[in-house]
Amino acid sequence: MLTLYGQDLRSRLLLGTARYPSPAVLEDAVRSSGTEVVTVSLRRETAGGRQGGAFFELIRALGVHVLPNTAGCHSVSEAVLTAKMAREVFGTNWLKLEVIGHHDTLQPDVFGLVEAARILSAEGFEVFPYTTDDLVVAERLVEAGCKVLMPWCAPIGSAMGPQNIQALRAMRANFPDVPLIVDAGIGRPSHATRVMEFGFDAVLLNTAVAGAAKPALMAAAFAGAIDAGRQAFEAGMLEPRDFAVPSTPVIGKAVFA
Ligand SMILES: CC(=O)[C@@H](O)[C@H](O)COP(=O)(O)O
Repeated sequence: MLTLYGQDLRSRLLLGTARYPSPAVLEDAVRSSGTEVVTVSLRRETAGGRQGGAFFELIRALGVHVLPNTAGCHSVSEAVLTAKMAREVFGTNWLKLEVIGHHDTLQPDVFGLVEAARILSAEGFEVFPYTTDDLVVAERLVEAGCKVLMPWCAPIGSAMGPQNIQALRAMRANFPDVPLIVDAGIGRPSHATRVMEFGFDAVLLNTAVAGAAKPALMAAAFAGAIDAGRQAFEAGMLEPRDFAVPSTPVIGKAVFA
């Protein structure tokens, strides 16, 4: 069971709602993913070009938790204002906080992120910060009030998969009690399995499902991959060895040559 800000969840997949070809495709993907949390941008163009009321009605009708996000915000003031609007619209204190710092890579502005996280946490928001894999920034975010961390594994929408395994492992080791969700850059189910295998608590993804030829099928594939990675982590995996270990015992062998 995954617990985020006191909310118990069975699914460890959080799904984005942008870039789907139509609202119907989005709905199918959400249902087949088994997700219990979808993230929604107030600013980004939404499925099939539907914006505002109609789109938000569709999201509410899905019956899942809504995690509003500040995608597209490039400053602290813009992110804080968008967060407050999101709370009005969705009636939740949850917030996926994005403060974008770099136009090409969409890398977070970690300085603005920490500042915005501090302001919003003090105002009662439960902040899910989209951050890098930097340990010091992560520490500052926790000090600012964040009880969940969401490091990228590659740039948003790149589908490159984990680029710095050691940094992600270091985050897990340094924050054993903070739920860690990989957010952004996952391209394939195997990428999701990999990060789950080394102990991440969940994965948030959008582009890999929304951009697939069959989004609902891909959503189901990701759900299975995330479960497999989690089960493997809980089962306790062998460390790779650079020598052979016979799987058949030699005791009882007739001839020892
Ligand atoms: C919807 C959303 O929040 C995404 O921008 C998120 O960061 C996931 O990134 P990918 O689209 O790379 O999965």
